[in-house]
Amino acid sequence: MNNPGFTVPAPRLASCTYSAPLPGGNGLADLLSTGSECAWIRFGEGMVGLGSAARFATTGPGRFEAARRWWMAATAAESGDTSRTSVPDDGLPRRSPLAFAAFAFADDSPVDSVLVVPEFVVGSAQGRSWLTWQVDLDSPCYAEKAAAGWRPDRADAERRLRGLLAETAGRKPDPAGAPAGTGAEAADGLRLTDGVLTQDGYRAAVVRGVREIEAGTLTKLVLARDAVVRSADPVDVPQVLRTLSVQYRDCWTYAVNGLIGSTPEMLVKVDGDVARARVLAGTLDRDGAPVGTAGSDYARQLLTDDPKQRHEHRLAVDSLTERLKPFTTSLEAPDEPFVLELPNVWHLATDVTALLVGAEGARRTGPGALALTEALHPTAAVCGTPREAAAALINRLESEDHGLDRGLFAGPVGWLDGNGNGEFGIALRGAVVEEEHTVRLYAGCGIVAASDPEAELAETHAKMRPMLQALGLHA
Ligand SMILES: C=C(O[C@H]1C=CC=C(C(=O)O)[C@@H]1O)C(=O)O
Repeated sequence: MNNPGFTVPAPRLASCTYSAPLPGGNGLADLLSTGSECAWIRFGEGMVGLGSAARFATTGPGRFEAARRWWMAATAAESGDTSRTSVPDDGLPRRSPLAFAAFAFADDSPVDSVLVVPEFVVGSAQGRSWLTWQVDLDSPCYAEKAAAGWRPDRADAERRLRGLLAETAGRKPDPAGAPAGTGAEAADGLRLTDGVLTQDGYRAAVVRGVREIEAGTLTKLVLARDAVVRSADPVDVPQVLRTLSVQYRDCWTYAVNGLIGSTPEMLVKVDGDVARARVLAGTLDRDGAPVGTAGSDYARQLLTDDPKQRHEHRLAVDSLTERLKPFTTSLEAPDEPFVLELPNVWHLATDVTALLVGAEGARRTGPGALALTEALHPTAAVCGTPREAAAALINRLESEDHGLDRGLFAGPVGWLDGNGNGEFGIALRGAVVEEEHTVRLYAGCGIVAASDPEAELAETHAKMRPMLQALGLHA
């Protein structure tokens, strides 16, 4: 769907936010019940979106701009109406209205990039929790009332939430029919196969990538492959997300429109006048590695002290900082990366912090989260250096040779509010729920001149492990 001028009019969003305990009294991840929810969870905090108030889909090179324009139009009513208490005044984060979003990796992908505006956003941060109710004032349910001056309020929100929770409780998958998620029985009903870019195809693509690098066409290239899990029972998406959010607490567990996963990499987070990123590149499998201090020494030796890994990492950091810099008044990126320890792998990591131009005062005049996301995507952590040559070679080696379209994999995924704040991770360590019984996983690796095809293939296995294990496979 191409939607540059959005022929369907944008909604007229209005919202109300209030402090409230999490419905059900448990953690955020326990709100995931039907698999159609949106989620963004880290260290048990974040947001879950329930129901749908509005949705925008688009494709093509103008997808970020089209989404930005739609979002500005959708939130204009709310931002123009400052008299109401739509923005909470009791110290809660200013996050309404709010949309979850996922963007395709490639400009020419036929897969829809989407903004999803949930009807309810349940949020939790720093020990506090809140609820936001979002409605389209022009929708048939509310148009007449809205014309007479009605706006969403807490009493109506609570009534509507009770109704929505009762509806979704009726649609919850039958726990007796759902895969257990662990143990041999669970694995019995699951089958893992190569995707369209097979493991042999991946080795061959890496060989060709290295050849191009040696010929001097480019310095770094990220090549990905896919794999498919088919399950006898419907895939229990909420259970997969709950498992990921518990096991990969330091990662951002995401769910938007069937794209699910837990990414360790933050493309950009905008909070007021501060932008932050976590750049990763350089990976070491923890499977079979020594534990404890011996493991840290091993990671230091094979990551921090390895010129191949450092080179790969430096290119990724530079690709982000060079593009972020024009939007900032100051930018800090340490010269020395740190080792990020995840349950499946170690990564070389660099945290970047920057002060944004034009963000002072009540309303932002500089770039918001979506504009920065467009400027930064794709970094060399998922594309390569130089960016254009790498994108062209990815297209040749993955798409033309094997028919692999990355779709939403390695694209930006996260959320944005009506004030230009937001968080966009890179959709890694994830999968797309293609239908009830089928999930397609993706993983890629940075290829440089010193890359070995067998080692890169093994690295894709390590990167798929979190999702495979969350699905109940012994990986
Ligand atoms: C492309 C992926 O990882 C990127 C992020 C961290 C480390 C990477 C690496 O060491 O190759 C990749 O650049 C993936 O997980 O599919």
